[in-house]
Amino acid sequence: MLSWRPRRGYALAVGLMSGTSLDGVDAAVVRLEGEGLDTTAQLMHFHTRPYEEPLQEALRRLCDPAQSDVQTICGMNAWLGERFADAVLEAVREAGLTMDEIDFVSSHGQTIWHMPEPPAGAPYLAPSTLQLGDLAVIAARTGKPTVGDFRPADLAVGGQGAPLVPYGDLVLLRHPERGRLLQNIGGIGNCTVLPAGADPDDVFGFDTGPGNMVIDHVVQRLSEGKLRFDEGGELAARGTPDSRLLAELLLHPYFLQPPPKSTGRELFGAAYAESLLKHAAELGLSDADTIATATALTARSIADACRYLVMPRCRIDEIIVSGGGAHNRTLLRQLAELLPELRVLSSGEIGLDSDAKEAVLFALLGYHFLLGIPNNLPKVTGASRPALLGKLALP
Ligand SMILES: Nc1ncnc2c1ncn2[C@@H]1O[C@H](COP(=O)(O)OP(=O)(O)OP(=O)(O)O)[C@@H](O)[C@H]1O
Ligand SMILES: CC(=O)N[C@H]1[C@@H]2OC[C@@H](O2)[C@@H](O)[C@@H]1O[C@H](C)C(=O)O
Repeated sequence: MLSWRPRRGYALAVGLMSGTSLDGVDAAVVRLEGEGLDTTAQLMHFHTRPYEEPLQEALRRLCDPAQSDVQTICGMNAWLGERFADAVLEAVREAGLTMDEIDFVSSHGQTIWHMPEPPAGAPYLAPSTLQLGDLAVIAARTGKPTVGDFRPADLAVGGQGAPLVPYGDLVLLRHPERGRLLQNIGGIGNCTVLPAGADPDDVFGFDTGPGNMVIDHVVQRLSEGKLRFDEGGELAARGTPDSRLLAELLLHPYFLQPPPKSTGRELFGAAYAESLLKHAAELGLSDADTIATATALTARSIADACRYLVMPRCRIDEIIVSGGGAHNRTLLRQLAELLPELRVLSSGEIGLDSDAKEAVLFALLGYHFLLGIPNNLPKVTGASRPALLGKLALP
């Protein structure tokens, strides 16, 4: 249907990522060139626009069915579009470019609900997912074609609608000789498995469970709102994970469920973190031990997924960490201890900045959408066929 081609042989795009940790919107100015598996993406500038605390709180309420309402969902959808457009304009200015030089914007949107499997027996519900940040608003404010809303097309052909990043990982980060496990640790943890010399049929991936979501909640509650997260993992480093609580937390059925699978705040949000806090209090754990246990939960769930769901299927030589969790030194130390046979690297060490990675990959998803190249991986999401993920708004 679309006959778009980059006007100069390459395209300049702004990729936007606003993830499940609800900490802000990331904007990557990216130069894209080539097609299919030969596409290259070069990061030119990375900009983060943090969400202020009242906005974070409003978004947390929006993600909670007990506190959310349709008026707020409707209004915030357009309002977030304005905020995302501001992030685009700021990123392009900081990059020393003008908007005339930019070809398109590609936005993930703010997930407020993700329901690949609606509750059994509930009437009128279909597999679905909802990302806010109106594409028409972004297109109008930036004056650029704007691609987004990637997930529904995968759900519509029977997929989970997540994770989508493995597609970009395959294009940009496959290695001819080394088996790679790419582990993003954002609000949720998600992994991509790239066997050595991977082609699309070999790649798989899934959400491993909580990334920083539970740690953040525990830190915020124990600090009575003074801290947003455990900077560098320093608080966790002062404590010792409690093996009884950890064993109990790991009983959650999600962890050993076979892929394809995806999750979010619906399973590992406030209710889950509050039950962790309650059990920690019953066991008389110190704040430091409680935070160390929440951190160990993320490390163990990632390491167990690697050992029991990935390694039996594929040789892995290195694990490459990205997302905000890559800054948590305690988490990385625990992970390295749990997987001593693997090299643990950060995404930056293989050439794609850890913090910018997802925004770059969403620019790539938008680029392939515009080129008409199916940009889902059925083996990852469980979709019945390749599909063209994305919707387009024109200015
Ligand atoms: N310096 C740091 N030390 C420790 N943790 C950090 C640091 N910086 C960021 N983080 C953690 O990373 C989180 C943000 O990660 P990121 O931006 O990758 O998530 P996201 O993109 O919103 O989530 P997702 O990828 O699940 O959609 C913060 O909430 C915090 O917990
Ligand atoms: C529905 C949704 O927004 N899912 C996110 C979330 O954050 C991490 C993990 O859960 C992953 O499934 C996904 O994001 C990344 C970008 C993805 O689709 O690959």
